[in-house]
Amino acid sequence: MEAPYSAELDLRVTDSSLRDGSHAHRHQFTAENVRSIVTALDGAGVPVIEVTHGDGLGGSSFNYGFSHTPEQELIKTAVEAAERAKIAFLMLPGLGVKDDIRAAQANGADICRIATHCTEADVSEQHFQLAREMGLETVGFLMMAHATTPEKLAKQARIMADAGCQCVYVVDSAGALLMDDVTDRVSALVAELGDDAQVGFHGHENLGLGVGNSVAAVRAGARQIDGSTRRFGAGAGNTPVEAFAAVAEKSGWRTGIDVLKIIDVAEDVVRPVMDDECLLDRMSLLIGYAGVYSSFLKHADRQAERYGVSGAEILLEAGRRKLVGGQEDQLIDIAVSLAARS
Ligand SMILES: C[C@H](O)CC(=O)C(=O)O
Ligand SMILES: [Mn+2]
Repeated sequence: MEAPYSAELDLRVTDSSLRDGSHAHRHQFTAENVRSIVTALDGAGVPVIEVTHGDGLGGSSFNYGFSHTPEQELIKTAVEAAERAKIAFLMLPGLGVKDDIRAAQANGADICRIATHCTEADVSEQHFQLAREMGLETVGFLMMAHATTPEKLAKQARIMADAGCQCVYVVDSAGALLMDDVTDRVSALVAELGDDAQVGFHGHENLGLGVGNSVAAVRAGARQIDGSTRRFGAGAGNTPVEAFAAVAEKSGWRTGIDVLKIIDVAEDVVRPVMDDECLLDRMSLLIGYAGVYSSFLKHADRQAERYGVSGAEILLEAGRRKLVGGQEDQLIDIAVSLAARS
């Protein structure tokens, strides 16, 4: 498949600070936050910037947390602020609906990213078809990729590609994959998809492997890599764009990102917007260790406080129950059970 971006780049990096970082910011991004971060990332040469509620279009809800500013307004602001970068949005079928995709395109977004659990790719088919008909570039997210085998993941990627997805991502939502696990999964997708679609990788830092895993993904054939500047994402955050850009440059891979500029953007523009650093502390590490969805971190913190129980115990039990995105309410159930036992 022809690269959907300039042939001068070896890799295309998407910055997810304004989408995955939404989880860490309790979905409270303002238009001003978006304007300042997009302007800075764009100026540093980041080619794609993702902007949406942390759980995608339609994510603003009681279950996931309400947005400060409607996501379509944030997308519009991002499009106005970007001179060169493309603006991407995320949607999870069921949370977002087709009209949300139409609205995002009307607001100027170019790239439609559709996410499903790693075994549920078939729910994305109609959305990929629509997005392609509308002339949007398409990306597919197979979330919680540690929870299935490379072979099964590749079959799910095939479903997305056949529906019109131009790049299928191995999404390490829990930050639970080790480097060989990434190599195996990316290689399986590359072998399955051939020239039909590219392969991407989205990492989280919960085991401290975001950059290493992204390097493993590139070596295995991934051509699109996600990160978040200053790791601004769920759990311990995402692969830091500034570190990955530096490693890519030293490896001779052209990303189009100016390393010195993005290092300044991380410190001077993104950090001031963050509530706190995204830390590899006890809770985040347990997320990676137990294989829990990274965005459960803030929900688990909240229920631990509300019911006076251990957040670490909530996460460990969430891992035992193999909870998936959308089951945030189960964290309340776990907290209630822990409280009853104490
Ligand atoms: C909706 C999720 O937050 C998508 C994501 O970034 C992940 O699974 O990781
Ligand atoms: Mn993520």
